[in-house]
Formats: sequence, structure tokens, C-alpha cells
Amino acid sequence: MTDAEQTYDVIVLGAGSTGENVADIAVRGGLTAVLVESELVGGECSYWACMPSKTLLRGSEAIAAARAVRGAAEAVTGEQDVAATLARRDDFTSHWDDAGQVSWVDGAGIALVRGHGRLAGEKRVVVAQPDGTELVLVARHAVAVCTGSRAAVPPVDGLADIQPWTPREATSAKEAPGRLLVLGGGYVGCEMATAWQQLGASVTLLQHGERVLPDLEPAAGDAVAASLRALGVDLRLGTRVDSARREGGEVVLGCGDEEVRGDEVLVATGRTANSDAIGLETVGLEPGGYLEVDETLQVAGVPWLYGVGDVNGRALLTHMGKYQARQAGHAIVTRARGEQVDLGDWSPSVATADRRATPSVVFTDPQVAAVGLTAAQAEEQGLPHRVVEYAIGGVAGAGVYADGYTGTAIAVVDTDREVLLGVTFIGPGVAELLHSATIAVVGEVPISRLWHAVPSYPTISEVWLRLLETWRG
Ligand SMILES: Cc1cc2nc3c(=O)[nH]c(=O)nc-3n(C[C@H](O)[C@H](O)[C@H](O)COP(=O)(O)OP(=O)(O)OC[C@H]3O[C@@H](n4cnc5c(N)ncnc54)[C@H](O)[C@@H]3O)c2cc1C
Ligand SMILES: NC(=O)c1ccc[n+]([C@@H]2O[C@H](COP(=O)([O-])OP(=O)(O)OC[C@H]3O[C@@H](n4cnc5c(N)ncnc54)[C@H](O)[C@@H]3O)[C@@H](O)[C@H]2O)c1
Repeated sequence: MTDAEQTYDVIVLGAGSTGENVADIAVRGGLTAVLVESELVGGECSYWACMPSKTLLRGSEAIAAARAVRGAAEAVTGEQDVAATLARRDDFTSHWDDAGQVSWVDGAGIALVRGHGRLAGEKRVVVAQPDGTELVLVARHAVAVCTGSRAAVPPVDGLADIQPWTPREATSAKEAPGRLLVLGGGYVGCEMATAWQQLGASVTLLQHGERVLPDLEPAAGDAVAASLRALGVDLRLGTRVDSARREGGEVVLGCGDEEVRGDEVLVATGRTANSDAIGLETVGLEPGGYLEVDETLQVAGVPWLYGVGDVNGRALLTHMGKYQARQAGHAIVTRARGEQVDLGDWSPSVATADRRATPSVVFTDPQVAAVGLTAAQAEEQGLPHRVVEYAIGGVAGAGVYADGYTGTAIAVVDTDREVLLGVTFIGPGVAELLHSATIAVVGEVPISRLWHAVPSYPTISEVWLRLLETWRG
């Protein structure tokens, strides 16, 4: 049964962190906007990704930080209270209840429609509502697809049939699995192996490449691999899983002649776009796969359609989805006013940072905080560059922070322009250092000016000075 038709300036499909921000910018720009959501308002980040994973990691990290300081270490006399950590995780996910976010949406003046939405021709969206009725939404100006991504299960014989854990189960589990097999050594695999090993599971991590975190600087993967092993994780690099089955209560993974057994298996081998069941075919696009968009997040060949956040595959991170939302929102509002969008790099409607300065933090122990290009990426792009490295433990502030601090700072410097192309910090507590590097990369601050950005003594930030001295030689 089809219900009434409603018209808004902007329809946003998917109320994750990205969709919420597109709608908010549209409303702030004087337009009307409606969010369509089939599950929980807030999306993956709030309920099955960033928030639960970081709270699962934080207790162990806090204990390790105290243990690294003589005098404080003596105060750590017990074990982590796993039930309390899980309860804290549950509080941070609002017990998987989106009432708080719905009230924010309401307060922001954004309309909300619950149900599964799909495109039905130009500027039209049909929502299958929970009560079985259909609602037709019509957009005056734009439809923004912000439907996110889901775990991609690799084509390993039998794997899909055994209903493996995805990051959703790994972040919402009510107790530690006994023996957890983790397939994939990327962000999710490394973080979840670190978390659950310290919360009582016995983790085996299987990574098909020779390094974990292969997209980051090699030193990052090496440091995280060493720490996973030190925590007791059975890390198997260069391992190809070719079959999966359940046998009794066990999961059995076949890797050539070998078998690996566990109680559960987490698939952490990347993501796939939620673009297969949203009616793309009704507007002349191929369903499935990441949406191809331009620098204003507009879908190629369909000027009223935008693809923002995970669904476009440009940078699968909450903060980058929200950044894209601000840029796309600005482009939508500008075009709705009949004005020209500035297509230049770093304009308010263009997502330049996606390509040049994406920051990310892997919350392992040690943390890995990186922005911009790695040396390998600079090489691939044919950019003239030099790599400067410094052992963070040599900085006075690091020694104060933790006894025997070990860490590495790596800067990739453009040798023609003498600006930073990328920076990576590896070490405990480096996440909070990252924004200084992001500002330097985005601002293309010349090395000669960075000498005037004097780090306070004694902080870990003094590593900036050491990097400059190493660069100067
Ligand atoms: C375990 C894990 C940990 C992570 N940790 C971090 C982290 O620490 N920091 C970080 O920056 N990133 C992290 N990420 C990545 C981050 O979760 C994503 O980049 C982010 O959630 C993407 O936001 P989004 O709004 O684009 O998509 P989503 O959050 O996936 O939101 C899409 C929304 O659209 C809805 N939807 C989909 N299809 C339809 C439809 N047809 N109709 C109506 N609604 C629909 C979905 O229900 C969902 O609510 C992590 C990811 C994982 C898996
Ligand atoms: N802290 C954070 O910001 C954070 C945390 C988790 C996830 N994320 C985001 O979510 C995205 C998805 O995370 P992810 O870990 O699923 O993907 P990923 O792309 O980071 O890592 C997937 C890993 O799986 C490996 N792999 C692929 N197929 C395999 C196979 N068949 N067997 C064994 N290994 C295999 C790859 O080599 C790769 O290292 C990340 O790219 C990141 O953008 C961010």
C-alpha cells in the first residue's frame, strides 16, 4: 500500500554519522531535509564500530599506561574487571537504543522516516515502513546516499555458510569468546585481536599478507605484530585460509595442509558498500559497489545525486564521512541557491583532504596515528620525497610519560616544496599528537616555518623538533 507523498529539499538515505551531518548542513543552509533510516539512527560508528571497539580497548590501555610508570605500577594489583568493561561499552552504545540521537535529529529540525529506502527514478525515494506501508519522498534539490558499508565475507569455501562473526558481533559480544580466530590483519582485525586477547580470549590472527596493517608504514605493522605476539596472540602471517566449517562446537579453518580450530571466527577482511538494494538501477546506475563520485561527492552523470561516507569507498572513517558530509552539504546548499560551486582544491564544497590528508588512528598497543601519504604512496605517485625518522623514546617527554617508552615518528617530506606529505607516529598515547601533523599537512606549512612551532618541554610533541633536526642533518 502506498501512503501519501512528502516533498523536502533534500532526502538523505541512511542516518549514520555521515547522513546526520549532510542533513544538518542542509537545514543550517535554509533547506528542508528528511533522513531515512532502516536500523538505528547513528549508524555503525555508534553501535557496532568506533564506540564499542574503543571502549573494549580502553580499559587494557589504561592499565598498561599505569603499569609503564614505576610507582604507579605498584598500584595496579588486580585484573581488569571484564564485566565492568563490557558494561561501560554497553553504556557508550546507549544499550543499542537510538532515542538520544533521534532527539538530536528532532532538535536540529530534521525530519526522520524509519524504514528501508530505495530510489524510484529521478529525485524520488520509496520507503518501505515498518508498519508495511510505503511512503513516497520527493526531493526538490538533492538525494544524498549515505547508506554506509557492511563486512565483506571473502569467497572462502564454506565461510559464508558457517555464519561467522562480523565486526558487529565482535563489538557487541556479551562475553569473551574462548578461542577467537580472526581472519584479516587490518584495522578491525588488529584492534579486535588486541581487545579480546586482553579481555580473556585466546586469539589466533590469520593474515594473508606478510604484514598486518599493510596500508600503513611498514614500521607500524611490525610494531603492532610484535605487540600482538607479546600479548599472547597467535599471529600467523602469510596464511591463506581456503575452507571453513563448523564441527561440533568448533570452527575449523583449513589453510593448505593445516587446520586451525577455535570457538568463533571473526571476518575482518574489509567492507562492501550498501548500494545493492537502493534502486540505483532506476536512475541508470549499476547496483552494488562503491558509488563513483566527483570531488563534491556528486555521483558521476547524475547531478542531483550524492554519495557520501563509506558508500563511496574514498575513506572508510567516521570523521572523513562527516567531513565529506560538510563539503557535500555545502555543495548542495550552494547549488540549491542557483550559485556556482567553487571546484578548486580546499574549497568549502570539495573533499580535498580525502586524497591528500586523511588522518587515522589504529587504537592498538602501540597506537598508530597517521595522516597523508606513506613513503610507498609518495613513491607510487612519483613525488620527490625524503623520509625522516626518529625514535620517540629519545624525547624527554616520552621518558616521563612511560618508563622505557618505545615509538617511532616518520615524516615524508616533499623535497621540491619542502612541505610534509605525510606523518606517522607509532607509540603509546600518540593519537593525540596526530592533529598537529594533520594541520601541518593540510596547511602545507613549509619546513622553514615549522621551526617556529615550538613544542612545549617536556612533552612527546618535542619529537617534532627532533624530526626537523634529523631533516636538517
Ligand atoms: C569495528 C569497526 C571499528 C571502527 N572504528 C572506527 C574508529 O575508531 N574511527 C573511525 O573514524 N572509523 C571507524 N570505523 C569506520 C566507521 O565505522 C565508518 O567509517 C562509519 O560508520 C561510516 O559512516 P556512514 O554514516 O558513512 O555509514 P554507516 O555508519 O554504515 O551508516 C549508514 C546508515 O544507513 C542505513 N541504511 C543503509 N541502507 C539503507 C536504506 N536502504 N534505507 C535506509 N537506511 C539505510 C544503515 O542502517 C546505517 O544506519 C570502524 C569500523 C568498524 C567496522
Ligand atoms: N580505528 C579506526 O579508525 C578503524 C577501526 C576499524 C575499522 N576502521 C575502518 O574500517 C575499514 C575496514 O576495516 P577492515 O579491518 O575490515 O579492513 P582493512 O581493509 O583495514 O583490512 C582488511 C585486511 O584483511 C586482509 N585480508 C583480506 N582478505 C583476506 C583473507 N581472505 N584472508 C586473510 N586476510 C585477508 C587484508 O590484507 C587486510 O590487511 C578500515 O579500512 C578502516 O577504514 C577504522
